[in-house]
Amino acid sequence: MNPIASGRLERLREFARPDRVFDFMAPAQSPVDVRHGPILYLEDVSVSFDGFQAIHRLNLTIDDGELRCIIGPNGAGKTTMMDIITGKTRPDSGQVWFGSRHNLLTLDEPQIANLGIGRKFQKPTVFEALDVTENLELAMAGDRRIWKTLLARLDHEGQARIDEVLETTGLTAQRHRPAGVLSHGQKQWLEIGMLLMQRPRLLLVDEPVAGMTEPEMHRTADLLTRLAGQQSVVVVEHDMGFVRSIARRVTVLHQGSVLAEGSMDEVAGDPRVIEVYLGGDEETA
Ligand SMILES: Nc1ncnc2c1ncn2[C@@H]1O[C@H](COP(=O)(O)OP(=O)(O)OP(=O)(O)O)[C@@H](O)[C@H]1O
Repeated sequence: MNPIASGRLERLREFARPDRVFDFMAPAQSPVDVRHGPILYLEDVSVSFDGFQAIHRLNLTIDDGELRCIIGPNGAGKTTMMDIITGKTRPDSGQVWFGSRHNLLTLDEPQIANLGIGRKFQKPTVFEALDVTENLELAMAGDRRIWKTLLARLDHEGQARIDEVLETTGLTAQRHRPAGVLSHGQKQWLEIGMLLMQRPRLLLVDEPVAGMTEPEMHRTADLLTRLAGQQSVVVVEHDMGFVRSIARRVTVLHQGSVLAEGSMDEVAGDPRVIEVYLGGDEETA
């Protein structure tokens, strides 16, 4: 083996130790049944932490292929809601369904990820020492025993998927660069690309444009709007300019419940939303 290939193999082995667990690694299946309703359905969900009710009788419905923005003041329950959907937090009461077949409250985090719910946290968690393509290889769907996945020769389909995701995320020119030298925006797109490798049905994206430059924000808006349709996308974001640029339907959370829902113009003009969140200047909310 030539020295470059051997070095690459070593680095992959290092990241592919069987004892390491990656929450993004679960392969997606798509048995979710949306023929008779939404892809995500939360009904009357409540959860308290030490007597403090973080989520209070929350109802939320996301349609298949929809792009939904969730906004709301600090402490409104946005993160807790994502935690409930992904199985990190168990609600005290209520129902959470993925399509009409999967009761998410009966499943643990890996099982929920397996069904095709991908979550992108605010801070990028790419593997900086690996190049862009290697990061995507790591996230490749199909085999949960990642070290085996990594060491196996990429089949034609896998290679085509990597090319497709590089194209989608605008990272084709960066494919051989170490992730550590990418800009903040490029790292965020790479992490979204890593989720896409699993062909998720639902993407939960937490504050995607925090810390981004204006041009990076535009590209992120373009990326997320393109992803919707092929998968459902739920975006939690505080930057109202960004939300306005991508939003079709916006849900406003307040004190763990839905305060308002509708188009950006509808919620931005709602006096209750203005009072608790947007204030006089929505751009600085
Ligand atoms: N594990 C926990 N234990 C105790 N309280 C918690 C826990 N998780 C969340 N909370 C509380 O629940 C409330 C909702 O928090 P959450 O993080 O979901 O809000 P958020 O809308 O995501 O806020 P932000 O916009 O600041 O991220 C907050 O008051 C928070 O302090």
